[in-house]
Amino acid sequence: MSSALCFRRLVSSPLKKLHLHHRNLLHPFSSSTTNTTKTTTTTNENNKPSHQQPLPPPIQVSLTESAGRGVFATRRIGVGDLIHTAKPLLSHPTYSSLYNVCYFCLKKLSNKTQTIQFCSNECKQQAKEFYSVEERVDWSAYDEHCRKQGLKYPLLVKRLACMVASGAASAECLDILQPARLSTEMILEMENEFSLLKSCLMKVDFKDEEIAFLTKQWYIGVLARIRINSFRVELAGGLYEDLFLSAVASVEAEASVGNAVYMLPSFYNHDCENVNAKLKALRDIEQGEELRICYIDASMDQSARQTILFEGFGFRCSCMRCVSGD
Ligand SMILES: C[S@@+](CC[C@H](N)C(=O)[O-])C[C@H]1O[C@@H](n2cnc3c(N)ncnc32)[C@H](O)[C@@H]1O
Repeated sequence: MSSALCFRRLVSSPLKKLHLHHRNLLHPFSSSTTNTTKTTTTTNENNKPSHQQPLPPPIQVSLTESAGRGVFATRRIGVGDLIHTAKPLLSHPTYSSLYNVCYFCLKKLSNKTQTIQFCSNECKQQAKEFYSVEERVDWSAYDEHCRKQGLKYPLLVKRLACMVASGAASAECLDILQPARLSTEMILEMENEFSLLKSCLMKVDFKDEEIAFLTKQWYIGVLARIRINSFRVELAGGLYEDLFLSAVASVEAEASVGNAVYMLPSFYNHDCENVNAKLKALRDIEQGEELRICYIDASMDQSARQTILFEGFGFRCSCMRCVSGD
C-alpha cells in the first residue's frame, strides 16, 4: 500500500493521559524527536536571556480509547510546523535497491556498481560493527529463500541479528512495540526462516554469548513487531534522521528503496482520511488531539481499505470516513 503520511484529527474523545508512558517510551531509545522551530529562553538574575533550549517535541504517547497507545499533541501545533524527525532503529534496502542506495542510510547513490556501497565515510563508520558481522556469514540460503518468496521483513531481522551480535543494538530493542497477531501458517513460515538464518550463522565460529539471543522466540517476536511497525522508504535523499520524511506506513513493497523501523512513529495510529501532510501540520492541531497517519492508499474504497487493514494490521478501522461508508 502506499500513501503519504498524514496527520489527522479524530473526533475529540476524553484522553487517558499517561505522562509516565511518554517519558518511559522516549528516553531509552535514540529516535530523534527534535522540535523544529520553537525554543525556550531562560533568564539570568539580571533578567537577560541566558541560553536557549529547544522545546521537547509537542507530542506524547498516551492510551487511546480503542486503539491501544497513540500519539497526542501536548500543545497547539501551528500549521506548517514540523512535528518531529525520527532516526531509524533499523533499516535495510530492498533486494532490488541493494546496489542503488547506501547500505546504511538508503540514500540514492550516483555511482552504481554491483557491490554494496556506503554514501559517505560517516555511514561506513556507523555501519562498521554490524557490517563486520554480516560479512563473516554466507547468507545465500537465507537470501535465496527470501528473494524467491518476495519477503522483505526478514532482511530487517537479519540486520538486527547482526547489530545484536556485534553489540550495536540490544536484543530487546523492539520489545516495546506492538506485535502483529500471527496465524499458525505465519508462525510455521517464520520458524522455517529462523532455521535458515540460524544455520547461516552457525557456520561461522561466533562465541556462544554473541548469538545466545538467537532463539525461535526472538526471531518470531521481532518479525511480528516489524510486520506492523515498519515503514517503506521511498526516495531517500536527505539526512538519515529525515528518512522518515520519505517513509510511508506500508505492508507492500513496490516502489520502495528499503524499509525502516522507527520508535516514536510506531505509536501513530491509523485514520483513512488523507490530508496529504508530511510530518508538517497542514492545519492547526489543538492540544489533546490524537495525531494519526494513513497506513494505506487512502484512494481505495472502503471495503478494500478494511480488508488491507485487517489482513495487514489486524484491526477493523472505525474512523469517521469508514463509519460514514465513504
Ligand atoms: C503501528 S501500531 C500503532 C500503535 C499501537 N496502537 C500501540 O499501542 O503500539 C498499529 C496497531 O495499532 C492499532 N491501531 C492503529 N490504528 C487503529 C485504528 N484506527 N483502529 C483500531 N486499532 C488501530 C492496531 O492494533 C494496529 O495493528
